[in-house]
Amino acid sequence: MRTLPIVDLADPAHPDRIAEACRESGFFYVTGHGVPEALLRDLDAAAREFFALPDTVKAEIAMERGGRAWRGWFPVGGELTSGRPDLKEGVYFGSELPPDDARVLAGLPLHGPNLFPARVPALRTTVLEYLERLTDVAQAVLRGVARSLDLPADYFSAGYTADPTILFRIFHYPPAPPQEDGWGVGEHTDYGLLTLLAQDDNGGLEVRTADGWIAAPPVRGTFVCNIGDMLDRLTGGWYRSTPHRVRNTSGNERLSFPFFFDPDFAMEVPPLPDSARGSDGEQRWDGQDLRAFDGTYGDYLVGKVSKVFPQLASGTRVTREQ
Ligand SMILES: O=C(O)CCC(=O)C(=O)O
Ligand SMILES: [Fe+2]
Repeated sequence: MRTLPIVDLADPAHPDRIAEACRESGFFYVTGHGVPEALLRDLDAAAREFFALPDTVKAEIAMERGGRAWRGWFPVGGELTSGRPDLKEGVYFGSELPPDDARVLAGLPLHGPNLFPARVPALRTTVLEYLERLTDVAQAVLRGVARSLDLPADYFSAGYTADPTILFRIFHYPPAPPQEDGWGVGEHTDYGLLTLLAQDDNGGLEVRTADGWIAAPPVRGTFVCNIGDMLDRLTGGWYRSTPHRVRNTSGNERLSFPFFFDPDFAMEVPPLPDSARGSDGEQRWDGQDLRAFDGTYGDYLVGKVSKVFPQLASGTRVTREQ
């Protein structure tokens, strides 16, 4: 396999295509999703305007100001993958919650109002609209995933993601000269159910398949969709959460927009019926047994995110906006 398959959500046979792709590499392109190109253009333009600001201005929405909600901007080198700083800066967003939401008042990690830059008002409007549109796409993909496992179409949307955990990030990979070991994002897998990635024209994403590393360049009108660890675990390794990494060798400023769609934060993630779990018992790439986990999805996610931002995890300060 040299290129990732394209799954068209408008094709009635798309659940079969999803099954093949999830068994093979856990990565595919999604088309037929209905998200207007103009929204992506506006989002890209607003993000470029933000990243072009001086660091001192971007720091007005620094992550430290969002406390354990883990929202806002981090500078180049501020995020770690497997303990190493990545060559990128970015902004973290999530479901927009009002400051008086019970979960925000309780200081629940990863919950809060987003931090939006006053200097780029278009970022707020485009991000909030994007979160809504991508939520619909993710639910549609999950309906396809459910059908691909011979489950009722709404199996995940009703039982796992009726109140989903949504994390959204915008990353800026500066045109750093290629250097040994200098990864934009080091090799990793994603944590949750699925990720939908928009990327600009520069490329740089690589996926580790059975045939070795392959490029996942941008394909116009599509998102890259990949399976996260939680869906790998739920299917007993039948559907794969596959390692991937990024290196920006384009010489340009690369932007990417990963949207992570996960189960309800408060939920103890229920197992899938045996019929939807593979029995081939293949060893996962990192040797971890994902089935061994118990607790809520939130416990699991906070455990993962706090490795990426150890500095925030060690602080117990919770900042609330009045
Ligand atoms: O920037 C990209 O293309 C991919 C980012 C990624 O893999 C992630 O954020 O998990
Ligand atoms: Fe990823």
